[in-house]
Amino acid sequence: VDLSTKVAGLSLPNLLFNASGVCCQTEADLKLMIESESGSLITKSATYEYREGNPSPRYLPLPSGLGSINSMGLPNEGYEYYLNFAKNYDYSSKKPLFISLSGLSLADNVKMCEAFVAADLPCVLEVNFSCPNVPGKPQLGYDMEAMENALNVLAPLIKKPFGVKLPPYFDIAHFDTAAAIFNKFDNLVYVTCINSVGNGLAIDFETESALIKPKDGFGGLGGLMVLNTALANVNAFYRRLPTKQVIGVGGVTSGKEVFLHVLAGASAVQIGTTLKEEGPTVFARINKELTDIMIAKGYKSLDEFRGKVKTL
Ligand SMILES: O=C(O)c1[nH]c(=O)[nH]c(=O)c1I
Repeated sequence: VDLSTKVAGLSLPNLLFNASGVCCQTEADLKLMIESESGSLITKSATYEYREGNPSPRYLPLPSGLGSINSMGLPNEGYEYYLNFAKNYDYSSKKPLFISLSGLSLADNVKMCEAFVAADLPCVLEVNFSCPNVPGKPQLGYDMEAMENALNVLAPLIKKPFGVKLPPYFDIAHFDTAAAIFNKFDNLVYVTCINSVGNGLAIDFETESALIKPKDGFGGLGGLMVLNTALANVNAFYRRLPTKQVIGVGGVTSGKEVFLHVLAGASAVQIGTTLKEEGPTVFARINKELTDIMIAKGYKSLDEFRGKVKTL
């Protein structure tokens, strides 16, 4: 069976890659991604300057085994590190490169985009509208007017095809409003749904304490528990953005959830919590599981069932 796919005009040998933030902050992390069986890789969201991020413990798998909580606080090497990585990347390799940018201000996003546009590299830019864990900074993804204003500035500046990373939405009116904004920008060619479900709280029963240190224990939720919210966001935007693509992320622990993401409309699928817990061998495992599922169901390619979720 054929697991290959195309996103933003680039060919991926298979549809799986890392969720931004996991296994992608340093060159050592990114090398592991390059050597893995992933079909692509995306860098940790970059800010203009280097950031240490929030105090630890700031990421933990949940005792329930159903997911994870994180309040990393945008730790990253600073955008020039990732620009340099992108300049040295081997674009003749099978794996396309995605670059995530998450400026602390529109001005910072403009400066970072200008630098990448000037470098004129084959990598695809993804603007993260949904970084949830920088204290005092409301995430853009929930401010529709600010999101449109940012796109009015960034889309013309980037010129080439680019994507945005979105928080989960939970109200049909928000899907409608957000999609209407995205449909105004032709070179916004994909959306990545979902970022973590913001500001959950994990409390330890024995110690009666929050699990993570930052923000009184409040942090973004990931893993199996967010699967159904992720599938809804993938399908909501798949239905509302007919000329664009959706990258699905959220709740992938096996080939089964990847299959569901593609049924919901995903062109590619990212793995976060399960990659963090299992390591990059997860891509070989899940590619095999998806292959077995497609054989069992009689599908030869992803196109045969992408977006074909039935309704009753
Ligand atoms: O806290 C983080 O660094 C972080 N954590 C997330 O769960 N999503 C994000 O987009 C980011 I920028």
